[in-house]
Amino acid sequence: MRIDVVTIFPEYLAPLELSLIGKARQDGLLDLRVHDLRAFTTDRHRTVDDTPYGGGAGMVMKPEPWAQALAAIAGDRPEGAGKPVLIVPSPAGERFTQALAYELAEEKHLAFACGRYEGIDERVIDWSRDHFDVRPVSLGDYVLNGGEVAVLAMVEAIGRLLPGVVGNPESLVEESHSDGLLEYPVYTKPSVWRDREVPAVLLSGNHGRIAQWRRHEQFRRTAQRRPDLLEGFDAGKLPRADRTEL
Ligand SMILES: N#Cc1c(N)n[nH]c1-c1ccc2c(Cl)cn(Cc3cccnc3)c2c1
Repeated sequence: MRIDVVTIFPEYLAPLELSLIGKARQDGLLDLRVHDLRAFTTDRHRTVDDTPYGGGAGMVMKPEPWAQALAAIAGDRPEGAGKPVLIVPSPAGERFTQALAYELAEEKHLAFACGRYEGIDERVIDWSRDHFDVRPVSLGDYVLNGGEVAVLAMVEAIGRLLPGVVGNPESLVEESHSDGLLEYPVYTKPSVWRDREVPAVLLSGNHGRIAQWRRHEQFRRTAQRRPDLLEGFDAGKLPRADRTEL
């Protein structure tokens, strides 16, 4: 997969050189390119923002540098390749979910437009639709100062789903949200720590009982912490033994 990120703070994306995503880049599993929006300005002050039409606080990102940056990305593609997906982090975007991460992990080329200030001139979104499949996306219902933190989270969530990035693909199956439920609690040595014992079932070696206990813990935790996830949960997808939990 190729990922392009446009930002006025390229150094904000430095954490993507580390750990699993960094190794995926070294291994050629992920071609991640970070572009400084200011490289696409033409004035001596490398201006990327201006005052908002209609008044109001703050500044708005000028359209032309964005069009130059995004055109360079859209133009640098194999002949006949389909439109890349352009993810535009925005407080007004669709929610980023694990389901969307799985969907985007299937794409060959993603681009991310990290805005700042009060946002990017809306005409850029409209212009981009000729060159990209444009998806305004929000990380969640809270307010950040720009798109970079959202892109860090989305690139990690998507990148870890790519084949070969996570050592043991099994670990992707039983984590929170992969099957619509929260994950079960995990323990390691010592079996007694500060007078706290590991649940005995996990020491039993009975894999059937362990699997049943873990599934029960997933339901218990989800009902306690995220009952909203159970509203849409299709019990019909569960093995019969699990349906008694609902
Ligand atoms: N994704 C996401 C996301 C989220 N979940 N919260 N805030 C954002 C986000 C994403 C993009 C920008 C751009 Cl461009 C400018 N700002 C600052 C801002 C703050 C409040 C109102 N308007 C703009 C952004 C905030």
